[in-house]
Amino acid sequence: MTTNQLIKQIHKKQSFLCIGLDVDLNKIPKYLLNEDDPIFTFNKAIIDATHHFCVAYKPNTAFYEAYGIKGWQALEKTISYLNENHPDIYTIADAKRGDIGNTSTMYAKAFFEDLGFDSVTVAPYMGKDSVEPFLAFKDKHTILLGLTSNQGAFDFQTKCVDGVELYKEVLETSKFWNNSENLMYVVGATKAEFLADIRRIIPDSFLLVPGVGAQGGNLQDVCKYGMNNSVGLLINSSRGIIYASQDEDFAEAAAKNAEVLQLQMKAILSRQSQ
Ligand SMILES: O=c1ccn([C@@H]2O[C@H](COP(=O)(O)O)[C@@H](O)[C@H]2O)c(=O)[nH]1
Repeated sequence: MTTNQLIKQIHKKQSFLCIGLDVDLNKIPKYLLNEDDPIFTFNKAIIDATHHFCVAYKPNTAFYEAYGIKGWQALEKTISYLNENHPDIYTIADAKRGDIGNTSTMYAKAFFEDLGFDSVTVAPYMGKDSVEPFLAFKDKHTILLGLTSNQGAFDFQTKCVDGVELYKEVLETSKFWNNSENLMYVVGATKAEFLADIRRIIPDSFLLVPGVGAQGGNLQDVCKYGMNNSVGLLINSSRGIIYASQDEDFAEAAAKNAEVLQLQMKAILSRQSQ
C-alpha cells in the first residue's frame, strides 16, 4: 500500500489506529487451545470484530517465532487472511531486522515478497547499507526505530555523540539514504515530550507510535505534538485491545476497546480539520 492510499484510509475510517496482534497462548481464552491453530483462530476473530475501527494490524513476529513452525504458519495464515479479505488494511511485520546488505535483502524478501507485508520494522544501528536493501522495494515501507517506548531507550538512543543525540542522528542521516521516501519511524508514545523536536527533523514522515494502553502512553499528547498535515501517525495498541477479555466475549471486548480509541481519533481529526 502506498502512503497516499494509507492517508485515504485514515480519512475514510476516521482512524489512525493500528492493532497489535501479539498472541500469547497463556493469555487467550482457554477453550481456543483445543483448536487446530489457536493463534490464527484468535487473530481471525479479533480481525473480524475490529477491522472497522483500525487502518492497520501489526503482528510482532516474536509472538509467532516463539511457537516454532506452527507459529510461523499462523503468521502466514494471518497475513494471507488480511491481504485476501481486507486489502485496504495496512500491515506491519514488527520484526526489528537489519544486517549486512545481502542478509537484509533476504529479510526484505521474506516479509515483503513471501509473506506480503506492507512494511517491516528495522533497527538502524548497522547503518545505511543494512537499511537500503529494505528501501529498494517499491510501495513497501521500512519503519526505522527512532526513539523507542522502553526505559532502555535512554541507555543509548538519547546519548550525545559529537553533540547530537543518537536518535536525532538516525532521523537526520536516514533522510539522505536512497529511496528514503519509503521510510517511516518508530517513536514510543511514552516519549511524547520528544515529538516536537522529532517533527522539526522529519516533519512529513509517518510515525508508528507504540505504547498507548498497556505502557501508559497518552493519545492526546502524541497527537498534539506528533500529528502533521497528513495525520502522519499510526498509533498502536496491542495488549490493551486484544486482551480486553479472556472469556468467550474476547472479540467483542476487543472491538469495544478499539472503538473507544477510534472515537477519540475521530474527535481529534475533526478538530484538526476545523
Ligand atoms: O519502541 C517500541 C517498539 C515496538 N514496540 C512493540 O509494540 C507493541 C506494543 O504492545 P502493547 O501491548 O500495546 O504495549 C509490542 O509488539 C512491542 O514489541 C514497542 O512497544 N515499543
